[in-house]
Amino acid sequence: MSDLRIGIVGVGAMGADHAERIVRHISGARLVAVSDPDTARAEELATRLSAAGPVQVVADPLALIGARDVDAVILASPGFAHADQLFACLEHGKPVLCEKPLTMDAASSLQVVEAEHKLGKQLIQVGFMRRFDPEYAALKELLDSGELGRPLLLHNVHRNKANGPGFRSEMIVRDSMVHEVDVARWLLDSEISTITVHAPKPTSAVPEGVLDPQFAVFEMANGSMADVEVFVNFQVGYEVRCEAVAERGSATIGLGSGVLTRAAGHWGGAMPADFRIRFDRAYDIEVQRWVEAVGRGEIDGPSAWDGYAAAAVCEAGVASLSTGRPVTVDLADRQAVLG
Ligand SMILES: NC(=O)C1=CN([C@@H]2O[C@H](COP(=O)(O)OP(=O)(O)OC[C@H]3O[C@@H](n4cnc5c(N)ncnc54)[C@H](O)[C@@H]3O)[C@@H](O)[C@H]2O)C=CC1
Ligand SMILES: O=C1[C@@H](O)[C@H](O)[C@@H](O)[C@H](O)[C@H]1O
Repeated sequence: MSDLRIGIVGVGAMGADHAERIVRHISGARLVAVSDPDTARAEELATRLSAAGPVQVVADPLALIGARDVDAVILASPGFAHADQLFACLEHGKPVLCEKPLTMDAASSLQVVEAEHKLGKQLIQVGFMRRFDPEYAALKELLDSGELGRPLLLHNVHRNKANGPGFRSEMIVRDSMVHEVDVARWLLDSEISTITVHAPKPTSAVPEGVLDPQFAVFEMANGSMADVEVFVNFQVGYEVRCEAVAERGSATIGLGSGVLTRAAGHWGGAMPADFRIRFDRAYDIEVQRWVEAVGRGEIDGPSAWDGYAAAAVCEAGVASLSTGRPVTVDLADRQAVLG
């Protein structure tokens, strides 16, 4: 079978990372085109990666999506650009791996779900890469095996070293906490019915008005619960942990099992600087499995519905952030939307 010809829209941090991944680690796929309003950035990347085969720079993202020699698309543009670009992928029948968030709000995410459903074919996979991380996947397998009994609680920690001053309080919910929203729905196998987002007195590392860290509680429709601390200016490094508590035991991932050193008066391991290091393997597995699924005319991971459900929870989370009170998630009836 011939290689899947991939075009990437948006080649900032994640888009460039995916481009390198396709060229260096993914089999059965070729990078053929990139598009970014920052054309110098796109040109530089295309030139750097063209040793493996020509990479075209297409100025207009919608032209890349419609191009006849692009079989499938990775959207790594900012979230605000996703809706229009997703509709273009659906219009051209192009399979798309869309970085999270699906779109910026629940209403437009639901429109995307409905438009895809009308086509009668799943073309959209959402980039919730933690589902592909070997540690998260092992935790999911353990919980699903029933060995620990029914899962009751999840405790999550999500810390970033630093984010720019423009990373506002609601972005902490929509861009960062959205990962735990997906993890909780996936591991606990239930929708989130209510979310409460609390914020302590913020760290002095953020500008006035930014609420960082945040602490959220999710009440799941099946009666289980999850909590998460999200702290995006932790200063120290990147740290993601998850502990599941079930009726007959608990299981924890994210403790960092790399090399432990003793040197210069310290004992311990290294902390990754960011998600590209911590979840490197997860992104590789995510993209490889997506490429293979596209070859079969399928998706193999979080769907447009998962992206929509996460957007609905985040919308309620942003509303809760201003009062610290629980907010019920306004989620469409899945059966009514998808039949
Ligand atoms: N799965 C994960 O762990 C992560 C996912 N992301 C997601 O990836 C996406 C991109 O984020 P980053 O790479 O961190 O951002 P970035 O700011 O580093 O890069 C975004 C790129 O998109 C370009 N761009 C701006 N408007 C555009 C448009 N209308 N069409 C096409 N390109 C456009 C910018 O010029 C820039 O090169 C976002 O959806 C973000 O939430 C980001 C970081 C980690
Ligand atoms: O998706 C991501 C970023 O957009 C977000 O800003 C970070 O907080 C997350 O850790 C990372 O995985």
